[in-house]
Amino acid sequence: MKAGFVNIFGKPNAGKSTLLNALLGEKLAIVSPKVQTTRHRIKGFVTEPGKYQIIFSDTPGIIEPRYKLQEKMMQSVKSALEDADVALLLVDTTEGVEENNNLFTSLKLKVPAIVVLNKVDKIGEKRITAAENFYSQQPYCKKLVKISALKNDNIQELINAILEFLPEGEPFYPEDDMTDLPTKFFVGEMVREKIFELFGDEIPYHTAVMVNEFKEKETLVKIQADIIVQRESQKGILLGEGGKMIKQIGTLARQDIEKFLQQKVFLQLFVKVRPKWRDNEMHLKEYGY
Ligand SMILES: Nc1nc2c(ncn2[C@@H]2O[C@H](COP(=O)(O)OP(=O)(O)OP(=O)(O)O)[C@@H](O)[C@H]2O)c(=O)[nH]1
Repeated sequence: MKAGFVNIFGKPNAGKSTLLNALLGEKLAIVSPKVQTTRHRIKGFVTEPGKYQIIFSDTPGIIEPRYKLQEKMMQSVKSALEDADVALLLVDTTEGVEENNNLFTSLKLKVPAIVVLNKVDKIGEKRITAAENFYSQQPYCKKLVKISALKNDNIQELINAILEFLPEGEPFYPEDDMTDLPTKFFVGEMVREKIFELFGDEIPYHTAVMVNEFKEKETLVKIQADIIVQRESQKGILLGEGGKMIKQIGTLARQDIEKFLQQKVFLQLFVKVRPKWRDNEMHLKEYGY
């Protein structure tokens, strides 16, 4: 039996969340075409009873710490570096190699790294081969795998490659578990995902979602969540004319949550203004960052 920890690194938009979803076969990490959607480390387990348990962590995109929230993200990137058996260095292969190479080199990895060329469905064989030749020559690259996280291509090959580096050991988590995060967390993320989908660039970055109530009743699950914004004007935008927008967020999020929980859901959303929550340590803690 093999068991161990694998962390997924990559620039924002490299496809970390998509890969995690492909590995787990379920919608655990939220996926959005906008950058920096992943704020938390999401752990997902892939278990083959009697053979292996791989514990994957998604890390926030690697970015400059421009304000406290981003600083926290970089801290979690670094702490993730230190506690894994294997690192996956995820590459958006449609991009040039230089920036990724600088980034991967600067990580000064002590754990073995597998370079994962992602999005190979988007480019031709020539460019894939060029990237392959380049990365496989780098000192941090112990192995290279080409995948399409979106199309689920070569995911088993990636798991096999990971197993080459994974230590022998007993499972850390029960074999049926898929994640160590509470259901409440995913519910909050699904609401946040809808805000990403419905609004332009500005609003989502000023938003946090806090699930206050999660009650399983006989016929349905009752959920109450607050959407936290920084300014009254943002509240106005989220509510929309006559509450039109918040209603839409609620409807779309509820549909996803019902699919996820396989149960009927009553979802109640409130928008609350908390000035400067992003820079305020106490609030960051309160909201789980
Ligand atoms: N064509 C193609 N698109 C992909 C692939 N993997 C991810 N994408 C797309 O790339 C975008 C970013 O994917 P995410 O999984 O959200 O990226 P991420 O690295 O988690 O991003 P952050 O959360 O911002 O760090 C999404 O629009 C995905 O659909 C792939 O293999 N092929």
